Amino acid sequence: MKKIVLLGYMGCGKSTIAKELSKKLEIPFIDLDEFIEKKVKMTIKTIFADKGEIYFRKLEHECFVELLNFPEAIIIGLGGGTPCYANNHELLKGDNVLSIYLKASIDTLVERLSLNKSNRPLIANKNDDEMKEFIATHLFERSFYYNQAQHSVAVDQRTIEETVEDILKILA
Ligand SMILES: Nc1ncnc2c1ncn2[C@@H]1O[C@H](COP(=O)(O)OP(=O)(O)OP(=O)(O)O)[C@@H](O)[C@H]1O
Ligand SMILES: O=C(O)C1=C[C@@H](O)[C@@H](O)[C@H](O)C1
Ligand SMILES: [Mg+2]
Repeated sequence: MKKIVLLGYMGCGKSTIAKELSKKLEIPFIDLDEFIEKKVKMTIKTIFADKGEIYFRKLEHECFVELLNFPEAIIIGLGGGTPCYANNHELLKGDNVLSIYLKASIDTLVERLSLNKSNRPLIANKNDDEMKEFIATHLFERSFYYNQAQHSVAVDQRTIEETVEDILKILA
């Protein structure tokens, strides 16, 4: 069964949008970060701190493949870095996959992330200026991978409802 995969930078709204889309479509939503945390009974923060990022990226890949092999239709919200490691970007193009990049500008990301960064290890210790600089560089490096998605939806200045509607149009 088809998998709807939402991807994009941290804070672009994958989890928020996927939850709403899940209600509208009556298809279960699984957040990859939460799936990983349940599987190893550790938070993402602790996995990064105790096991390191390479361990996390391997686990992330295995869990993504496991979700893609679920028999039922599901909405998968990826982690911000998922498409950028372990050739995961190739999995975005699969026959049973409908992948959507939630594309946000640097300013939107800084605004959304500055409110809640403590559980995001890559930015947890940065102030707003450092975060803007970091996101600008990081987004540039990652854009190639995000652009492998089959569809792209611009999320700047869009409400949650409007973005959900934009996605429903793609699915129609
Ligand atoms: N129009 C909007 N669309 C989506 N999210 C919005 C919007 N306006 C504000 N937000 C807020 O921006 C934040 C987006 O965070 P969310 O956790 O959904 O992003 P994410 O892409 O899942 O991040 P991560 O990769 O770190 O899991 C939330 O706090 C959400 O409430
Ligand atoms: O952008 C990233 O690399 C990450 C985003 C989060 O969703 C988590 O998957 C983790 O904090 C790494
Ligand atoms: Mg999320």
